[in-house]
Amino acid sequence: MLIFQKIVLYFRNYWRIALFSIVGMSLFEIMDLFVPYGIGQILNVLSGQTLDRPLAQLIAAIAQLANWQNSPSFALGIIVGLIGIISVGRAPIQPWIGGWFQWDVAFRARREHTRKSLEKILTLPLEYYDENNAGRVASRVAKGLSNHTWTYPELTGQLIPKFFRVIGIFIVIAVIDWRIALLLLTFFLGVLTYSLLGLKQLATQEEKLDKYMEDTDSRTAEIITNIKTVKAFATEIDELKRQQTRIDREFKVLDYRIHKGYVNLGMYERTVVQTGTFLILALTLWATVQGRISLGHFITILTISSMAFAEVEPICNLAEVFARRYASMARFHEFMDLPAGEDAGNLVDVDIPAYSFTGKIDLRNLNFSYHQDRPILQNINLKIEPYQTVALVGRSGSGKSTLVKLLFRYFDADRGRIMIDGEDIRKLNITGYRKRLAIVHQEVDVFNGTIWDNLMYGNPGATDAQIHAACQIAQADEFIQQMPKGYGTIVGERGVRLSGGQRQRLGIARALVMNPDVLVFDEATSSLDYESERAIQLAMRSLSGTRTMIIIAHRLSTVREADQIVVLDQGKILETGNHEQLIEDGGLYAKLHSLQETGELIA
Ligand SMILES: Nc1ncnc2c1ncn2[C@@H]1O[C@H](COP(=O)(O)OP(=O)(O)OP(=O)(O)O)[C@@H](O)[C@H]1O
Repeated sequence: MLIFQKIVLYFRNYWRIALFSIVGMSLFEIMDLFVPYGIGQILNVLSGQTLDRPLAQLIAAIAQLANWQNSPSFALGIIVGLIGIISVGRAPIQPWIGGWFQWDVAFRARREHTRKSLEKILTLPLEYYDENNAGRVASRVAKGLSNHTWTYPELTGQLIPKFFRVIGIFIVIAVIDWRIALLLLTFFLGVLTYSLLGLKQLATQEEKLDKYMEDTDSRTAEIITNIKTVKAFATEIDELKRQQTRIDREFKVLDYRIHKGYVNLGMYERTVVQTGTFLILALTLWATVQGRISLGHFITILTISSMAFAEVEPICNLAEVFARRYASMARFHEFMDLPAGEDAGNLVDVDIPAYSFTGKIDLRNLNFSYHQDRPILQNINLKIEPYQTVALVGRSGSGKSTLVKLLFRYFDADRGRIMIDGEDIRKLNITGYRKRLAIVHQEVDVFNGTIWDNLMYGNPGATDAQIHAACQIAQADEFIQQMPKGYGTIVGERGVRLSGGQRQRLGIARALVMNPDVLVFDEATSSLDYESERAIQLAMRSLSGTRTMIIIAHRLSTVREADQIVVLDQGKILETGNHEQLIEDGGLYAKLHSLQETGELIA
């Protein structure tokens, strides 16, 4: 019920237009009933029977007003005229009150919630993306949005007006003969209740199917992302087999449970509706033969009762479609209700402080774990002076990247704190703070677009000179000039048209364009050959002393010139000092150094 409420509230910003169009459409549906009623009354006039009193009084009043003789022909003219006004007169108005507003509301809500879902995507914590891949998230959001969009016009333009039409039908029949109305009501409510209960059960199956489909989509997206690995390991057959199992599982639920369930439901619905129609015919005929109702009423009741039964199927169909969509709409709301991460940045460009740091960083008694039972960083105490270059080294999995993640506030420490220029980073505005930091990862994320767009990504206001200078330092200028369209070359999604080394150089240049106060290299030159790496190091010497730099590297050559080398082991700082000191100390660094012939710190 809570989810249903959320589905209704999804459209709350447009409630005025919604109310107007729902009332309008419902009135049209009720007015429609005048046509069979009028035909019944025409039959009464033609067969010499009396008109219903309210109609007879109306016709008499019109005759008096128009100073016309109230003859049967005059009555016929008025009734036909009224039928004409109702059926023809409303034709040009109905599409605007119905079709236009229903879709208008649906599209407006779509625009609003597409933005909101994007905001959610941008603010969810990184842990969420560790557990849910892009395919799963995208599928959930896209399905949720489109199902809400499709459901709205069906619900407000059809289901609700039809409901009012059915109420109108009962009232008309009840005024003529309450026994027939009671019979109709019994059958109608019986079939509707049965159908809705059946649909509720089917909705559970739909929910199951939705989850299964999300799993399949998610794996398919993974296959696409990792297609090179799939091909390289020749695992096409395994992937197909695995997906086939999932597809078969979906088929079973879809065909044997859901589809069969709907057919079964349809069978009972149809049988009950036909029985009801037949019984009403018999009862109405009996009442007419007994003289309890007129010939006109006989026709009116038969026509409008079959109109009521005719609505059972569309109402159930709409409810069925709603049930089918309900699960994915519910999952969309579950997604939208997820709390934003502690690390969520600003979404509006106001009140973001423009910080400027010297780059003095103080890690105080830092402790962190991804999962409670497994500490990753323990009692980390480290002081980084302004403009210092600090290298983090240690075995794989020792916590180097995690330390940087804490610095960027992707996660917050469990205990201890990180100070920058004497301020706790948790107290700073996260967007303003991150704008003064830049990081180059081992795997550089590249957006589809030109190289120039990618270089400007973090600093859209950068000048051409800044960009060219950054590319010179990162040794990216040369390869970019050689590309078919130079800086205007499109790099393809995730930068597939660039080599690993080129992506890294682009990443370094992009970070430099930001002119950050703290620059972090997380294995940023690992894809480069020794010569290119050395060239970048030399070029980057010009940066040394201009800002704080944190370098994570496995290659000794990259770290030996650092002012301070921090050796991490199993989440703890084992030793700190410069290259010479650490060699002299003869600790882990010295041991690793002795294995350096290959240039690798970690053997
Ligand atoms: N998102 C995560 N969820 C759970 N555990 C994680 C996550 N990221 C890293 N870990 C774990 O934390 C530990 C430290 O990882 P981290 O990436 O910080 O190491 P690292 O020293 O940078 O390693 P490498 O040199 O291989 O990059 C590892 O044991 C890793 O399995």
